[in-house]
Amino acid sequence: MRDETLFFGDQLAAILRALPDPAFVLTRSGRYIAIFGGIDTRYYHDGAGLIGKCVHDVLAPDKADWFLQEVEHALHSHGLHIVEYSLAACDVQGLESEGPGQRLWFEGRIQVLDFAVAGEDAVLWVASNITARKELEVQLRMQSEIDALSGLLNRRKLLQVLAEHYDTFERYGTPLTALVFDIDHFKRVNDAHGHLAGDAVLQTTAEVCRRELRSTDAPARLGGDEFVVLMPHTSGEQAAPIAERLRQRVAEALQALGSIGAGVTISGGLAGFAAGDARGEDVLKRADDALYQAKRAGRNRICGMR
Ligand SMILES: Nc1nc2c(ncn2[C@@H]2O[C@H](COP(=O)(O)OP(=O)(O)OP(=O)(O)O)[C@@H](O)[C@H]2O)c(=O)[nH]1
Repeated sequence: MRDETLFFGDQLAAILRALPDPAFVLTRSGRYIAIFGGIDTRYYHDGAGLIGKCVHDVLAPDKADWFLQEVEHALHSHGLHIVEYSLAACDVQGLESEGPGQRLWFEGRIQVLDFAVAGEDAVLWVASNITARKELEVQLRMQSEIDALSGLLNRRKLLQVLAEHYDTFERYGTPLTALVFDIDHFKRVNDAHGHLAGDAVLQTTAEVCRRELRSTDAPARLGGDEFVVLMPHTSGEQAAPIAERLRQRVAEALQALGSIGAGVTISGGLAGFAAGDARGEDVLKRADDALYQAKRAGRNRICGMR
């Protein structure tokens, strides 16, 4: 191995080539002038084919515009400008095919160069692969928002969504109807068939919610055998037949489970945002009162807002 006999220029070139993350010299007009480093194909594609091209030659128009905008931002700020973005190999024309297959997330660290390159202002754009961190973030967010058993929104996320709808109601008067429902005599299912059978009943109920409702209806499991469906832009009159259909469909799906679901039904209560509500959760209290009425009236029914 050569050491002190290396020319400094060679050493410098070797160091730049060994940079763990690719560093692009990019001009204000979006021309790729040079690329250094990022040679590990587990993390990066070889970007050598981009040199001499413009972002608009190799990227979709909106992505290319975004790159130019961030370069401009860095040039104006004069400091280090940091961005996050995702790219798949198929988004970029001119990359070597060897390299990661999936969509990648990058942190771009953009530093202004204090000399002109090819007659233009330019930046050094270092693109670090942060895909593993992003995937972990997505997984953690899922875990903090989704109920593990049912796959529906959990209480925490439901209350957040409800608060957002309440803000819209307060500002624009946009209606929302909430359905709170639970499974009738669910304790008996657990007692007769065991906890796993009870879990299957909860999962089947969740599946019917996903199938029968609009994705904007945010079905959620509040806990135990209690579920909530938020129906934004929906009056009580419009919500009543939806809730009724859901009641029937859940009973049918549970019936299809055989002995564990035979004769198992749900009861529900409907309520809408009302003038005088101080917070989103007020609607859940009224819907819960209506659910209580449904239980007292003999179960297997929906009460409230008729
Ligand atoms: N299998 C299963 N059971 C659960 C879960 N969470 C709560 N439970 C059970 O759900 C049952 C809820 O029972 P109750 O609240 O008494 O209500 P119910 O038997 O449905 O009676 P009504 O609502 O009055 O018709 C309890 O036995 C809980 O132990 C769960 O995640 N899985």
